[in-house]
Amino acid sequence: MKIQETSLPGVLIIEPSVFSDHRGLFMETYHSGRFAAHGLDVKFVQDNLSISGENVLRGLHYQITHVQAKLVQAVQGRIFDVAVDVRKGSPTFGQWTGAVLDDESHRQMFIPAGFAHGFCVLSKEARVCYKCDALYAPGDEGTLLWSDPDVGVEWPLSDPILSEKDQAGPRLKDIPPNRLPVYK
Ligand SMILES: Cc1cn([C@H]2C[C@H](O)[C@@H](COP(=O)(O)OP(=O)(O)O[C@H]3O[C@H](C)C(=O)[C@H](O)[C@H]3O)O2)c(=O)[nH]c1=O
Repeated sequence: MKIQETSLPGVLIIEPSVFSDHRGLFMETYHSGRFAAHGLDVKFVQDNLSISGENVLRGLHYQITHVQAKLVQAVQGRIFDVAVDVRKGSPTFGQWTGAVLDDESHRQMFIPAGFAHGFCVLSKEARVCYKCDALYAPGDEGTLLWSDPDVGVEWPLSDPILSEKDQAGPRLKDIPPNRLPVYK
């Protein structure tokens, strides 16, 4: 397993060890000991599966108090995965980073707690599995407008398929401070 830092401190790209043979391949998608050896002392409590068609964009979402660190992987297809620092008081507040995750590189993105997360689908379909270190808290969700010009995410598409919630997401400057996670 190799770990690369990104332009946003805390957000990491993980290149897992992939063992291929004449049958196919095997990879550990998470190993607490290997993560801890790289300083990632995270224990996941929820696994999600998200299946979307081409040009779907889900995000940008976060939980306000029940903040979630995430480990994201495209187990089928190809996505552009994005993290935005929305932690009030963070020195990198409002900054973003993105990476292509797909079923050929098997790369993963680790997103620390308190970041907004979203992705858009670049293949016909994408099956995205991601682990969270805190449980879903329905009333605790926050949304950031995917196209917020102040954040300036360079999405590799222009007219995504969005949920109504995501179409109406607020710009970062319009989110009340009490609706943002706190930088610790
Ligand atoms: C997130 C979540 C949702 N749900 C239910 C709530 C809705 O009835 C339904 C769809 O939820 P939503 O439209 O919020 O799903 P996404 O737009 O994919 O949201 C996710 O998008 C970005 C990419 C994320 O990282 C978050 O995990 C999450 O916000 O699943 C649950 O039951 N448990 C959950 O953990």
